[in-house]
Amino acid sequence: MTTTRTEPALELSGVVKEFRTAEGPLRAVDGIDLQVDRGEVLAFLGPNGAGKTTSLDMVLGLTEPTSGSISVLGAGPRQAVGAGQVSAVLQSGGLLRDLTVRETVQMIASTFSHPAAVDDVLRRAGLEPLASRKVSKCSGGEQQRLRFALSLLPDPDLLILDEPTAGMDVSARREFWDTMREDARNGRTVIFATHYLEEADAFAQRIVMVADGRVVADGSTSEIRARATGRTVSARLPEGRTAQGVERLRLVPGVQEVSVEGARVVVRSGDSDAVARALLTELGGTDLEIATGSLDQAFVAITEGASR
Ligand SMILES: Nc1ncnc2c1ncn2[C@@H]1O[C@H](COP(=O)(O)OP(=O)(O)OP(=O)(O)O)[C@@H](O)[C@H]1O
Repeated sequence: MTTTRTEPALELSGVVKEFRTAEGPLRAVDGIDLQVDRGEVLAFLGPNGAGKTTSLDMVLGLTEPTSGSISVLGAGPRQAVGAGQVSAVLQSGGLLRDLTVRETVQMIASTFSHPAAVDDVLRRAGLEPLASRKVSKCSGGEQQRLRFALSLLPDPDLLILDEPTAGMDVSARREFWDTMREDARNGRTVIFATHYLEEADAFAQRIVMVADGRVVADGSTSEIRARATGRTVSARLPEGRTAQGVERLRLVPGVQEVSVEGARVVVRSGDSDAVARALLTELGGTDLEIATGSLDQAFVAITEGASR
């Protein structure tokens, strides 16, 4: 990995991609601006057809934007791929069924001028026990790990992963992300598209949510959660003071909803501090709890909001 240069790992400016279809032009990507710094781990999250794969294909130089520009490590996508600075694990991709896992890695390694060591790559992808197995005998998840191993061969600065853990079971998925975490600590930039919210939550520092070809949210995992749902503040109120408390809480700035659940009053608000203050200092509340919404709720709220 070369990490001496100071350009961002990736920069997209006003990127648009239109496909010609029988029904007329289809805008798969509708003006994406995005800057990703070196060493960032970013999840690209969005519903089916949001434009994730099309965007990543353009970053890899597999297809050209209709308009706008893309810079990868300060160069054009094809140049960066050609120089081995960026590589990818795609959703699917041809593997030769009659070769073994090790032969596959060796064969692709021979196409690079300075490949990483074959044994090292096999170890990092968790493929050592399967090295002599034929590709045709590997499960879908194992083949996906092999694609991941191949993507590590050029020792890229930027790694693009389009649903990298599709088909892997829970433990393979965990091993995969452990390897990726180690790589990111060593300065590799990782951009991955996923449908698994928990993966974005557990692994990415930053989430870019796309819907209908546009970026609809961009921030840290906790910012995205808070943005969509606000926080929920709840507390126990003294007996007989619930109705009065509910009336008062409805007047606190930022409050979206107040409800009563058993002995607790539950408040959804964009300003949890103000609610907590009112509960503790004015209303005699005890046993206070503050929670953020789940990433699932955020995802639904943001993408539905965007398509409205
Ligand atoms: N080659 C193509 N020709 C015409 N339309 C296309 C082409 N490739 C993609 N599309 C359309 O562009 C839109 C975006 O597709 P894309 O594959 O980028 O979405 P995605 O976010 O990756 O979805 P998924 O999560 O299902 O993989 C979709 O409506 C898709 O049907």
